[in-house]
Amino acid sequence: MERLAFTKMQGLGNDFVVLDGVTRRLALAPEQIRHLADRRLGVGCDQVLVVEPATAPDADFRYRIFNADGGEVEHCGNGVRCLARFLLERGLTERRELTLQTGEGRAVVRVCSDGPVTVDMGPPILDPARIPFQAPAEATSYALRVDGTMLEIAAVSMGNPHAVLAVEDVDRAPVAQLGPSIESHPDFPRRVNAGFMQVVDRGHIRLRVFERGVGETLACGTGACAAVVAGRLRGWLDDSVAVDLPGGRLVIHWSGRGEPVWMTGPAVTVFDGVISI
Ligand SMILES: N[C@H](CCC[C@H](N)C(=O)O)C(=O)O
Repeated sequence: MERLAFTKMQGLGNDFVVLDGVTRRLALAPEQIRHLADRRLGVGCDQVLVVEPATAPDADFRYRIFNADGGEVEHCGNGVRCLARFLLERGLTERRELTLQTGEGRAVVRVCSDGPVTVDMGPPILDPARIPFQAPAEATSYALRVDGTMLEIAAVSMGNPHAVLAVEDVDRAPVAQLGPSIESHPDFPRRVNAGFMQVVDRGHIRLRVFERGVGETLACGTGACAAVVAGRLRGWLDDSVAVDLPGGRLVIHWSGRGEPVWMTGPAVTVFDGVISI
């Protein structure tokens, strides 16, 4: 057993155990990630985030994301905001604007002095082969058979895969019933996050997300980006959209194909701790 220092953080209730892999290299096994994420036996979180020295010349730091099920994934929007604040508060940087490298992607994060954090999340990926999603060609919506029912979804990657379903009322959306079946649908070979989006007007949506590897969370940053991209491509939304999730509001801006998606929202440090693992 070793003693591991961590910081508990959250972005609109999407919560994280954040680890400093810069001062000392960390190599955690999936069962150790699951233990950290366990809300009774460990610390409890939706994702474990590890920040490390960058390996790419254009990045300041690299970060790795692990879902509560122990699986490593490509991106985390709420998490990248929390990481930028973590780096500043731990004295690992003095810069308020940072380029964070994640998988193949980059996020440029700006920590505002009065609280909110803005992120250039990069452009969405719409090519099915890169999402990845099994479809003959790119489209603004796809028919997907789930539990014997044909659903109309959008498929968008922000580095991580998202299926977005439009619903009349998110409060009555079948998140628990359909979320697991969409998450593990065979047409998404790496599984998928399932977003349930209610369009309120052209500048406002409500959203719930059944996250890959976690289940329903209070907020999903990449899910909010993917939902706005999906809605804008369908002609339902303008460039700037307020996204109300169960945990609170994100503001997303996307001016169209090839352009980056911008996300603004909070990042909160809850407590520091040490756990034997
Ligand atoms: N569950 C996601 C990772 C975390 C995304 C979410 N917490 C966010 O804020 O973007 C996935 O498997 O792709």
